Amino acid sequence: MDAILNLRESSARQGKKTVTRPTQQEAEAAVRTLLLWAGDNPDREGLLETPKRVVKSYKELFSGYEESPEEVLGTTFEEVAGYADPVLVKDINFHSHCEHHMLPIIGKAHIAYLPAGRVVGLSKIARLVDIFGRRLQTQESITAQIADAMDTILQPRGVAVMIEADHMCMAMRGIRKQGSTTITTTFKGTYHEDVNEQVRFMTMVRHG
Ligand SMILES: Nc1nc2c(ncn2[C@@H]2O[C@H](COP(=O)(O)OP(=O)(O)OP(=O)(O)O)[C@@H](O)[C@H]2O)c(=O)[nH]1
Ligand SMILES: [Zn+2]
Repeated sequence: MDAILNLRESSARQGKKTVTRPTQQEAEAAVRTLLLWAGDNPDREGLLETPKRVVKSYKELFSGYEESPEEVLGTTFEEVAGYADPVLVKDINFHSHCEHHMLPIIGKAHIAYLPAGRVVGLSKIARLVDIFGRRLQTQESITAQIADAMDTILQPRGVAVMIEADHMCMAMRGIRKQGSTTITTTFKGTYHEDVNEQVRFMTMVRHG
């Protein structure tokens, strides 16, 4: 139960329940200010509709604040054949934005769990990645949030999450290093306790 509360609190901290949204007009005015800050003229023809487009695209890019992991993972079904080995969904492509620079994080998630009687629809695991991806994130927090949600809501015997991602804030600006990849992992339950399960997870991720 504590874990469920923590999950809700972390959603609230991410702005889900606590922030007051500006009006669309105010958001568009903020984009206009950034266009001026970039050194361009927001009144030239090509930029006239840009504030409106940016605000609309933010609705989509950050739609994860409106969505609930509990709802997505809420529907499970009984595994009648008694399958209790790992279920791994790998190479789930996702986009997110770093909370430091609001620049894209582009990567892949690999998510495994050890069912305890009930299984979840595979697409729901990919949907979970998008819910957390469509928020402002660090790679560490998106990894931990996916693992916490799987663990708390599904209550499996174990969960393993690996994320491999490129950070545009490191490629396009600042240190300007293209091609570096960051890898993060979180293990829960049996995966946390048993190194052999971690090795099996890594082997399945790398070699199918
Ligand atoms: N740990 C972690 N760091 C991240 C992530 N995304 C971006 N960062 C880092 O966040 C740090 C922010 O550092 P600051 O010194 O506050 O900001 P900055 O001056 O823009 O830093 P530089 O990127 O080094 O120019 C940078 O080192 C980024 O590389 C992430 O997902 N996880
Ligand atoms: Zn960044």
